[in-house]
Amino acid sequence: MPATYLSREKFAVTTKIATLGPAGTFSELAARDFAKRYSSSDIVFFPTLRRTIDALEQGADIVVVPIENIVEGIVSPVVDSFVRKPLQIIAEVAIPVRFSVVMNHSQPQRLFAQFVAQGQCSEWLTQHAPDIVTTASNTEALALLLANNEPAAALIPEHLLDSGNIASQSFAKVVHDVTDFAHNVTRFVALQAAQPLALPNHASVYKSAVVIVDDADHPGLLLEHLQAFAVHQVNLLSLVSRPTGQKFGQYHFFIEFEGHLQHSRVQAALSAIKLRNQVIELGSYTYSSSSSSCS
Ligand SMILES: O=C(O)C(=O)C[C@]1(C(=O)O)C=C[C@@H](O)C=C1
Repeated sequence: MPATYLSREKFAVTTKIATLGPAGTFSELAARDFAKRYSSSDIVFFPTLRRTIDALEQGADIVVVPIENIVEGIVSPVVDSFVRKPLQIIAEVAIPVRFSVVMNHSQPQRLFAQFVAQGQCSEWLTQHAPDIVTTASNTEALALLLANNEPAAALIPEHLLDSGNIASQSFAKVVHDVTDFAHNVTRFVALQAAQPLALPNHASVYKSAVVIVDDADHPGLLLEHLQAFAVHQVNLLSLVSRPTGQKFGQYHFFIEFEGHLQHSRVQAALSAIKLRNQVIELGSYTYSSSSSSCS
């Protein structure tokens, strides 16, 4: 009997990528950038960061979420999820972030703005904004304005106006580029459910991330852990403390550093830390120092 060959398409697996919506968010830009790695991918939108991350338990293969803004710092719902559930960071991408304000009336009574975006446009908002209504995403801010009959405004991604997605002339007034800093940029990570780590490729430069869990508080805890990285020549890239929510004075430490979790120097540093506290290993992924800044 002659062999039958199935067409390539039959084997094409579609990667389901979840991100913060509705469509048009900076998260969507990051997800599209990440999707280029796959021959076939679907982007699905979720209304909040927490529900986006929970999508990994509802059929999503990967989620793409913001982790740090260059001005506002860490995006806490994302970092806190690393303690809540077993996750693995597999990639990061930095996206330039610029905002405009659109109004349906020259004297708006309220302005819709996403919670992280507010801090990135604080100068303009302090001087000009009426009452601020906080939204879960930037495109939700626009959707609320479009559905509103009263005089209102929304802080929205500049690229929505640039791309012709919505016409500037459909608004009574547009104030372009209200971002505090010209070099504003947000770092996004791609996450999957935790699984065994791929071996490092010797030609690549890696960074890794861990959370040190505050499960055995003692004098000198942070000093000892920092010393372990120093002694084993592991270069730290960021360190953020997040409250455990149990009592004042208890913090988990989210730490990023250069190197792969399989590198011997990294393993030696983490072994020393694990003698005292639990360490959640979040993964190792390729990195170029330029990807962390807006060059
Ligand atoms: O609402 C969006 O457009 C998002 O993608 C979310 C988000 C964030 O939460 O950090 C992403 C980039 C900017 O820093 C502002 C908002």
